[in-house]
Amino acid sequence: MAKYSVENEVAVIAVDNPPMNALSHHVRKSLLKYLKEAESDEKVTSIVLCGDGRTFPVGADIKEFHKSVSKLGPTILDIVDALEKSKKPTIAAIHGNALGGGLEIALGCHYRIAMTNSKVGLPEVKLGILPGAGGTQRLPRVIGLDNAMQWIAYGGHHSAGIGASLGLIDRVVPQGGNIREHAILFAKAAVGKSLGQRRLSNISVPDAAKVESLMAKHLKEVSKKSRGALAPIVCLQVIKSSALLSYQEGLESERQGMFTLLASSQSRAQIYSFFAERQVSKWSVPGVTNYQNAVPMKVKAVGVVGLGTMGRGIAICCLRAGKITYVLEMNTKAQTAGVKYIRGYIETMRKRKQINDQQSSMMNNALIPVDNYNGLKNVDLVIEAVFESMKIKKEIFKKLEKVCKPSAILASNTSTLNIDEMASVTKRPQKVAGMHFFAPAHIMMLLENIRGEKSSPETIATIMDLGKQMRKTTVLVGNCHGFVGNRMFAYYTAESSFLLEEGAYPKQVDDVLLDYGFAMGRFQVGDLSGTDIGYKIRRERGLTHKQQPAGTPERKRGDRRYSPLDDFLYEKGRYGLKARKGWYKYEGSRTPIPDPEVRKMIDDFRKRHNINPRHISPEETLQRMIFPLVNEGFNVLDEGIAANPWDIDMIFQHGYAWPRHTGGPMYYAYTIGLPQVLKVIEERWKLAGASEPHWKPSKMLTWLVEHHGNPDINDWIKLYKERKSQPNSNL
Ligand SMILES: CCCCCCC[C@H](O)CC(=O)SCCNC(=O)CCNC(=O)[C@H](O)C(C)(C)COP(=O)([O-])OP(=O)([O-])OC[C@H]1O[C@@H](n2cnc3c(N)ncnc32)[C@H](O)[C@@H]1OP(=O)([O-])[O-]
Repeated sequence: MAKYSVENEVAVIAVDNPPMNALSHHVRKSLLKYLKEAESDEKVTSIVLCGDGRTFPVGADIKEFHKSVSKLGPTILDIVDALEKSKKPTIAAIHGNALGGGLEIALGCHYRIAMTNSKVGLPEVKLGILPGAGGTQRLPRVIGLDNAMQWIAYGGHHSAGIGASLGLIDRVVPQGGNIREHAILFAKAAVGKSLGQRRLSNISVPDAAKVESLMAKHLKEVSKKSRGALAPIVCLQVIKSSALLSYQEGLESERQGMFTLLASSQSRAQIYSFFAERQVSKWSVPGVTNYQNAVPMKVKAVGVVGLGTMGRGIAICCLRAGKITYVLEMNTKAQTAGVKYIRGYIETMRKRKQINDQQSSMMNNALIPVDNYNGLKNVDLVIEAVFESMKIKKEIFKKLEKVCKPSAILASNTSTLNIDEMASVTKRPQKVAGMHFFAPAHIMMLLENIRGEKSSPETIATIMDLGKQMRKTTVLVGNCHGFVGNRMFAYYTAESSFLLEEGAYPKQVDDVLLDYGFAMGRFQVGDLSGTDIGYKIRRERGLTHKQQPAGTPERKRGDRRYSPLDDFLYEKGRYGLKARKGWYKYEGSRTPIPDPEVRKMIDDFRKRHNINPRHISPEETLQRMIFPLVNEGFNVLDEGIAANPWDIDMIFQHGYAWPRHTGGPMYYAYTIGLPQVLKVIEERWKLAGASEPHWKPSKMLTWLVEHHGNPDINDWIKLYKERKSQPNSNL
């Protein structure tokens, strides 16, 4: 809805649709009604459009997309047109965010004023669509093609100050000012002035002559940064029309582009991702607790044990969240290096204006290096971030148990190990949990929080709340080897090596993954993170080639297929990018170059094992990499380790850089169709047999396909649980 009032001859129309003033159908109807009323009221001389509550409208109502209501008139474009055509000056008064359709209606206004801390932008591309209410045609006319291409194809949010410097915002209202009062004064002053050039559809694009070179520049950039995504490319093509065609023709091109994108599976996947991102914070442990009833503990001081790569990143996350952060590292050299890194990073953030001087000095003061466990006696929560060894972690937990106050939560940043086993050496298993950060911890958006068997509701609520304070996509999962992410990902990695054994080379596999939309292939990622990391984890589990007793078949561990190629690579000193050689070689840059030495290693291996290499198609490569991971995803859901398919998808998008336009592995399976996915898995299972149990079709996937075909992803859990809870169910 909207509210209407007339103050001092100025009509004020305030959108009132909490929480974000989205432009839902009922809002659009009432906006147009009040605009007409203001237009026809002779006592009104000008019109102010604003948002009630938290913000100016943040765009179309995303829940309406792909539903018939989105097509019901009036459209947002009808409102934009009415504002622009108005004979009385129209002023957008922006506080909070003016995004998407919200900014488009502001662009329809003759003037825009904004609070200094407000943000503006056209982020539709992140939903796999484009600004569909004239934004692709009006924005370049104000801020120029180059800037408009940048804003629209990447979908960033920009400060009011930047908007003002580009001519988009006519006045910035300082902090503490009342935007509504300022807008009314501004509106009064605008009465009687010519509106011709204030109607953006009347003016031309300033840098139109550079259209071809700008197009080439931005196309090159988006195809690198948003590989495989359709929306950025369509956005650029449609913006190009603003420079070459009339406004009306440009609008037609926008309409066509929007239809193409709305019909694509990518926009559905990205809209799913938008809601999934918000859904994961509404966590629940069925029958125990949930986000609504559990109360988090107040955490003022955090301890971080270990100042390696992970510990440093975690400490930065804690400092950014405003916590007093004690960092424990007993090795003096490692402590000096770690603290130097953290302080250096704080300084970089300050120089990049991500934090101001005051925040920088607060963070520096809040960082407290300690060199013995007693230094952690006052913290409310500890995150242990040492090497992945159960023996070492247990020793640390025993020490923490002794020194930390009884109310403190003890968390581990383990990426694979059993949280309950760590909890068992303490007297407070209800206060133990996992907080699995992804490297680099201060950059990656994901936090995979693990609830132990005995973790209390307060402990769970506290680690979830801390993730939120760190502004991470925080997903709650159950305890098992590798939890959700690494448990599933293990099969993706294993299959990639099996593909090498059978006939592929690293670049061939990586190229398929790049085409799918990953920014880097599996072998490039292996080189970037270091081949020594996986090796040390396999060594800890007694799996590496060198640890096997004489006579152990090279390609088996117990009764399971195993590829020792990764071990051979490590043993040759090919530790990845840092050694300038890994799966690829690197000659003075980070560009991976296929290396004949690696090829020879693979060829020799095949010869030794009498493997006749065969051509492996891109389709088979993709299925072999992704489907076992999806199959395991269904096992994870069946066991309740993940509560919902979107929890898994968010873990992969934010922890493993899974391309957003596919929605994540589970949503991708749904897009392809579960029956098709199951068919491939069943065929592979027949070929591979018991030594590759990751191809054994999941019970849940099989049941869903047999009984429902390809049910809506939102219904998977409900359908399956209903059946599973029946007394005669054999699931
Ligand atoms: C036929 C087609 C016609 C085409 C016309 C095209 C028009 C136009 O070009 C298209 C658009 O505008 S596309 C839109 C372009 N605009 C965008 O993409 C902006 C999308 N929004 C955002 O990016 C963030 O919400 C903000 C940064 C605004 C605030 O962040 P924050 O403070 O962390 O808050 P938060 O936690 O994020 O949200 C709180 C609650 O509000 C909910 N909700 C929010 N926006 C919604 C919406 N537009 N809608 C519905 N709901 C929306 C959100 O789900 C959540 O609900 P929950 O039930 O409580 O979970």
